[in-house]
Order: sequence, then C-alpha cells, then structure tokens
Amino acid sequence: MFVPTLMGQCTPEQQAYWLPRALDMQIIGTYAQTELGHGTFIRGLETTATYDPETETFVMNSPTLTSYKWWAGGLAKTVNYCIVVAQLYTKGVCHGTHPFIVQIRDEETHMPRPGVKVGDIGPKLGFNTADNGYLGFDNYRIPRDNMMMKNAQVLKDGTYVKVARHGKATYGTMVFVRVLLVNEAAFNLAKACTIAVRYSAIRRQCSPDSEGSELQVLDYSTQQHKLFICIATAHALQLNSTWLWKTFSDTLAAIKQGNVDTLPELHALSSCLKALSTADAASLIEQCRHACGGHGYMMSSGLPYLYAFVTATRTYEGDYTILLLQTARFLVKAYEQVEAGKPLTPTVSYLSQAFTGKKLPWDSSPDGIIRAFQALAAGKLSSTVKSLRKRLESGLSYEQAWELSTIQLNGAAEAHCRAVMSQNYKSEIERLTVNSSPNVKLVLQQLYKVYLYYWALERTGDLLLYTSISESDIFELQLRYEGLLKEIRPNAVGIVDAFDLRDEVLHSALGSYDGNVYERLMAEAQKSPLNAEPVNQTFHTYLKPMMKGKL
Ligand SMILES: CC/C=C\C/C=C\C/C=C\C/C=C\CCCCC(=O)SCCNC(=O)CCNC(=O)[C@H](O)C(C)(C)COP(=O)(O)OP(=O)(O)OC[C@H]1O[C@@H](n2cnc3c(N)ncnc32)[C@H](O)[C@@H]1OP(=O)(O)O
Ligand SMILES: Cc1cc2nc3c(=O)[nH]c(=O)nc-3n(C[C@H](O)[C@H](O)[C@H](O)COP(=O)(O)OP(=O)(O)OC[C@H]3O[C@@H](n4cnc5c(N)ncnc54)[C@H](O)[C@@H]3O)c2cc1C
Repeated sequence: MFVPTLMGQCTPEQQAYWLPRALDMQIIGTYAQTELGHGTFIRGLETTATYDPETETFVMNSPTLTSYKWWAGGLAKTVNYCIVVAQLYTKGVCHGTHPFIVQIRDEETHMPRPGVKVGDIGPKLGFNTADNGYLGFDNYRIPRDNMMMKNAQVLKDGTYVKVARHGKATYGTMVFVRVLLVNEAAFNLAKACTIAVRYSAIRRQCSPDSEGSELQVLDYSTQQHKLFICIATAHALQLNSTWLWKTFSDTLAAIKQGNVDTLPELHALSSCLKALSTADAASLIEQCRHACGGHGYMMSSGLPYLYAFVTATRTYEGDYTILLLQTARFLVKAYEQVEAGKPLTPTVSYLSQAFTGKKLPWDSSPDGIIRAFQALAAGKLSSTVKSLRKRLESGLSYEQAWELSTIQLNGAAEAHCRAVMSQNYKSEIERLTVNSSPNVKLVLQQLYKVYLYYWALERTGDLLLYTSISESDIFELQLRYEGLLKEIRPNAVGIVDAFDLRDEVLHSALGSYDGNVYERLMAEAQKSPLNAEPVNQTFHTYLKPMMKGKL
C-alpha cells in the first residue's frame, strides 16, 4: 500500500525523492487510513493535519481516542514512515481527507519520534506475523512538502488548490489494491482445492457394498459437489482478475490523458469483484477444510491458516456489504439511463434488453444460463428501484429510502457481479483455448459448466421469479450437473496439479505432491512440544494432587 500510494498520489518531484528510498528499503512504510472509530466512512476520519504558514509545516493531531489510527500493517514495530490519511485544515477551512507522508521513527535508533504514540493492536484471528499497529499524534509537525500533492496542493501561504479532475482521485490506491485482491483470492483458493482434492484421492473411507474395498472419498458425489465448484471458481476468479487488470490499466491510461469517464465503471466493477471474489474464496476454502474431515482442522493441513488469511480480505480494503452498495449506486444510475433511452457502458449493456416486463424463456445452454443470470440481475434491480420509488412516494428522503432498500440493492449488485463473472469466465476460456487440444478444451468447458449449473441451482428461487424455468427444467439441470461431476472426476487430480503449486507454497501435510499424507501428519505431530518429554510437569503440579485429593 505504501509504494503504490507514493506512485499514485505524489507529484513527479515527490516521487523522485521518495520512491528510490522506499524501493531500496532505506525507509519502510505503511498506509494508515482506518481509525479506531472509523473504517468504512472515510469522510468521518478524525486525525487532523492543520497547516501553519509561519513554519510551513502541517501540525498532526489525534484529538480523540477514536481518532487513533488502527490496523495499518507493519505499523507497530516495523515501519519508520507512514502514509497518514487526515482531515486537511488550512486558513481555518477543512478540505476533507488527504494523504501525508509522516516519519514516525528515527531512521537510526528506530525510536518513536517525540509527539508520536505507536504500538501493536494485539492478537488477531489470523495475520499474527504482521504487526498491525495503532498510531496517535500530539502536535507533531511535518514539512509542507510531505503532503502528497498530485491531486491537491497547499501553497506556502496556505492557499488550497485542487488539481485532480475526479473528486475521488485520492481513493486510487484502494481501487488498485481491490483489483489485486481478486487475483489473491484466486491464488489462495487454488491452494486450498489442490490440498483438498489431492487428499481426497488418498483418503479412503467406507465401503458402499460390504464386500468391496473402501472408496477414495473423491469418488463420492457429495465430495465432488463440495470440491469441483472450488476448482471452477479458482479458474473463474483467475480469468476475471486478468480481465479486471486490463480494465484497470485501460482506465489508468485514459486518466493519464485527462479522461476520467470510465472511472465510475471501474470503481463499480472493482468493488463488486473484490467483494464477491474474497467472499467466495473464503467460504470455499472453509468448504475445502470441511472436505478434509478432522485432518482439515489440523494446522499442519495448511487450511486453517489459509482461511484465516483469506477471510480478512472480505473486510479490508472495503467491507463486502459496503462495496456491493457502491456497485448498486452505479446500477441504479444505469437503470435510469435505460429509462431515459441513453447509451450504457459495456458491462451493464445487457440491461437495455432486460426490462421487457416478460420472463426470459429458459434455455439451459451455457449462453442461455448466462442470459438468465443477466435477467435475474436486471429483474432484481428493477424490483429494487420499484421499492426505492415507493418509499420515496411515501414521503421518505432519498437517503432514508435508499437505506431501507439496501438489502435488495446488495442482492441486485451480487446478481450483477455473478452475471459479469460468468460471462467473462466463459468468454475468456473460449478466447484462450482457440488453439488448444480438444481434450484441454473439453475439460475447461466442463469446469465452466460446473460453475454455471452450480449457481443456477443455487438460485432456483430467483430463476423461477425472473425466467420461465419450470420444475422439470430444474430437475433436468440437477441431473446434468450430477453427470458432469462424474465426467470431471477422472481428471480432478490432474486439474489441480495443473495449478503447478510447489509443496513449499502449499505448506500442507495433506496436499503434498507425493501423497504421503499419513507419514507427514505423524512427522508434524512429532514436532509438538508436548512430545518432548514422557511426563509433562503439569502432571506433578495439577493432575496428581487432584487425583490424590490434595487440591
Ligand atoms: C498491496 C497489497 C496487494 C495485494 C494484497 C495481497 C496480499 C494480501 C497480503 C497482505 C495484506 C495486504 C494488505 C492489506 C491492506 C489493507 C489495507 C486497507 O484496508 S486500507 C483501508 C481501506 N479502506 C476502505 O476501503 C474503506 C472503504 N470505504 C470507502 O471506500 C468509501 O468510504 C466509500 C464507502 C466508497 C464511500 O466513500 P465516501 O463517503 O467518501 O463517498 P461518498 O458517499 O461521498 O461519494 C460516493 C461517490 O464517490 C464515488 N466513489 C467512491 N469511491 C470511489 C473510488 N474509489 N473511485 C471512484 N469513485 C468512487 C461513488 O461511486 C459515489 O459516486 P456517485 O454515485 O455519487 O456518482
Ligand atoms: C487484517 C486487516 C488488515 C488491515 N490493514 C489495514 C491497513 O493496512 N491500513 C488501513 O488503513 N486499514 C487496514 N485495515 C482496516 C480495514 O480497511 C477496515 O477494517 C475495513 O475498511 C472495514 O472498516 P471497519 O473495520 O471500520 O468496519 P465498519 O465500517 O465499522 O463496519 C462494521 C459493519 O458495519 C457495516 N456497515 C458500515 N457502514 C455501513 C453502511 N453505511 N451501510 C450498511 N452497513 C454498514 C459493515 O458492512 C460491517 O458489517 C485492515 C483490516 C484488517 C482486518
């Protein structure tokens, strides 16, 4: 977060000074935006940076307990510099939040600078090797030049000058990291399904007919149902991440030419794709853990660590609900454009055909299912706008009506994102396999079909509302889905091997390439400190006195 913010928020002169120092690790930095009292609501941040023209410095202050910075990674003990997002005051006027580069520790002794209060926030669900920290200021001065001045400036005399063409230009690093997190979700989910699929090929349990040998658990339909959607989702996320990265790069190039027109669509897309990919990855990693039974609960399986790491991504860089609501804002505007007969941007163009008032005829081909997902998103959006307007007609303010409609708004944004993801998944597979062998094509198509069928079956209630799908169509789709799982089964281990993740990366007794699950579990168990001595001292201190009635 530190280096991308230096790149995105500094003037060229500031970059020339700070970037080489950061890239050479002469200084180490972090990004401190969130406070004890505010994370989502950035405009509510309380840390202040007040310009003093006499000394040409900003005076940093933490006026309340809730204004203390909280969470920044590496802040507690590691970093000596910090990007601090603070309310900028100059000439007695508050100009809202802006980023500042703040030295918090001495470059030689590493002691906190006078006026800086910094420490560790304590143990967390995961991420415990990262020293997330707190930070407060007491009249701490930084030079005027330490304000990151690409998008806004304070001149020596204290005059405030806005430079950016877009009001939310200072939120740029967050958009960038949201884009990266989609890739991070794909990578970690690929790790979890490699572990769970390999283990399920080794693990044998139960014998359907009492005479036969025990089956590999991967042969059970329910296990395939748990795991193959994980593989398909890892592919879907990876391909969507590459697609989103291209959208981000194109938008950045346009912004450099002074055109900010595509930023709202990029914000809407990066918000919902970050939300859905991190939420799906976290819940499917947990599903992989369930698929490994009791051994999945062992730290040595690698799965608890993966889950703890990934579940945080659902929250940081914008909480799931909040980001879907940002996408919903964009969708409601798109709805109004359809009504006004105005052109739509590419990822919502499907809306122009969707408001026919009739149910979409059901078609169970992959393209038909994607159209159904679009109809579902459009239908949910339309119902949501109706609710919103009904509430407005009843005399509520727009904000009140919006708040009461947020459950539906989130549903519409989730459905839109699922439709975008499904469409991209299929079209990217088709584009990338043009020259592939028929067998590779077949397997990759089987996987995107698993994704489409799985989500269609998960959303039958919605499909019944917005398409002409019938009970027998659903029954037929269920059978097709179950058949597909059996077609994928023989290739399942090969498909996860194709993620090409080394044992050192998986870090799992269950998922290693050699399949020596039991030997590795036992070897890991031997590392327990409790196995270092035959009788633990707690026996003498507590158990024996209790057993002898002497406690
Ligand atoms: C570098 C790491 C890379 C990869 C990770 C890899 C591995 C993981 C390993 C380790 C972990 C690494 C890093 C952890 C990093 C975690 C860092 C953080 O969490 S930093 C803190 C992040 N905080 C947030 O994300 C806060 C979320 N809140 C918001 O974004 C905003 O407050 C809000 C909810 C969007 C609302 O903002 P605001 O109240 O200011 O907005 P308004 O309501 O006034 O206006 C809304 C208006 O603005 C538009 N808009 C909002 N945001 C943006 C944007 N970013 N870009 C463009 N436009 C934006 C919005 O659409 C509205 O427009 P309108 O409808 O009015 O036209
Ligand atoms: C591991 C980890 C690392 C982090 N690293 C950093 C970092 O390096 N730098 C940094 O600055 N921050 C960091 N953060 C903080 C992170 O960005 C915030 O936790 C996140 O933005 C959510 O804010 P919050 O915690 O204040 O939650 P809140 O905003 O308090 O949200 C709490 C709940 O209320 C809901 N809610 C809030 N507002 C609304 C609303 N308007 N409508 C409906 N529901 C709402 C949310 O959906 C959520 O369910 C990190 C967090 C974690 C967990």
